[in-house]
Amino acid sequence: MDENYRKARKMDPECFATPLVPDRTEMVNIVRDYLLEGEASKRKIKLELYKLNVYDKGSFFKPHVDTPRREDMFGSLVIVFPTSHEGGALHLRHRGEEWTFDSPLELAGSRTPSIGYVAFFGDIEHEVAPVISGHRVTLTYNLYFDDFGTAKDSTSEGSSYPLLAVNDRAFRMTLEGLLENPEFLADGGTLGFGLRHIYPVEDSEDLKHIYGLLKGIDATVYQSLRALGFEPVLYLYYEVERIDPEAAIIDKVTELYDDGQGPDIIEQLFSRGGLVLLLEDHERSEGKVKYEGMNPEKVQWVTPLTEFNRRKSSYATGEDRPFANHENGDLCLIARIGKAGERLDYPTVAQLQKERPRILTRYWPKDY
Ligand SMILES: O=C(O)CCC(=O)C(=O)O
Ligand SMILES: [Fe+2]
Repeated sequence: MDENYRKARKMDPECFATPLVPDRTEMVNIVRDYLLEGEASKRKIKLELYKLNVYDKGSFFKPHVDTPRREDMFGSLVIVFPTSHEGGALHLRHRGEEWTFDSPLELAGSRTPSIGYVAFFGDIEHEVAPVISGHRVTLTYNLYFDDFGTAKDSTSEGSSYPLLAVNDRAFRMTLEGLLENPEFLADGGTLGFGLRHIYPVEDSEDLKHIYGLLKGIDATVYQSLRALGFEPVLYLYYEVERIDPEAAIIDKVTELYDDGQGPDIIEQLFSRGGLVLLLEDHERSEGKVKYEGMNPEKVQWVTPLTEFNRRKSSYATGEDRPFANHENGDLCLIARIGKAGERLDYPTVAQLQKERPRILTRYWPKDY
């Protein structure tokens, strides 16, 4: 073994047995739901035990990416046993960003001995810092797609994760930190999150059934905002390109129609309870004035919109244009945040509905 690169003892899976089979625990679901998104998170995954590693004082593993063992291998899982040790933090790097997982530190607060686990994609560089004292014992697994059958949906069965995903805590702490910063959204504002997973938007007229189905990072964002006292709301986001792009959000599934003049999607969504959004372009153009009567809302996208949950709203385009057309609504999560110092003083959905302008005063683009 090249001790400049790696100094640790390792054992191949033929040489030992472990009662720990992550495939049979919630761990496999957590790994799938947090690491993968969209169609990929619906695929079944398989974990193949790769090695047992023992690091004693002075042992380390220099920065590297794991060699894919097969074409369908997409990442690795590392399980760290609760053997007492200092040092040996796992550093993960990607595109100039770094994450550190120091298992004994992370688990310092847990009363029962707990294992730490980290899953990452194949393109993540990682490194084990030298162990200072004690023994660091890990199992590594290769992550594969297993295309014989689709993944069992953990959340649809109503099971909650018995395992703590560190991401939850990390996300909540970051969010709390931001909200305490008076420069962050100083005057309050609206945060938007694109969803990373696929949900059955088609199944009902409103989106209420989806809250309980949120999984992985989507659930983390939703639960963290709720835990901090906010009222995150699911909406379908529609954007249409007219003279300028225009956008609106609505919290239910709705059909659209074309009156023969070209459908005014934004107007239709608004008249059904939707909210008009103020886009970047509007601030520069005259849109700001033109939207005034509609109380337009400006959304700051924290995570970009995704197209995983496109809801097609079809409409007939009239006799002269016999083809049915459609607009796409993309599912997203919206959270309204109060100004610095009064973060929890934000407009709720009930207040927004009450303050809705009674009359639609819109001059654009009709009178453009
Ligand atoms: O032991 C660890 O934490 C990581 C081991 C590793 O990176 C590997 O075996 O490729
Ligand atoms: Fe590795």
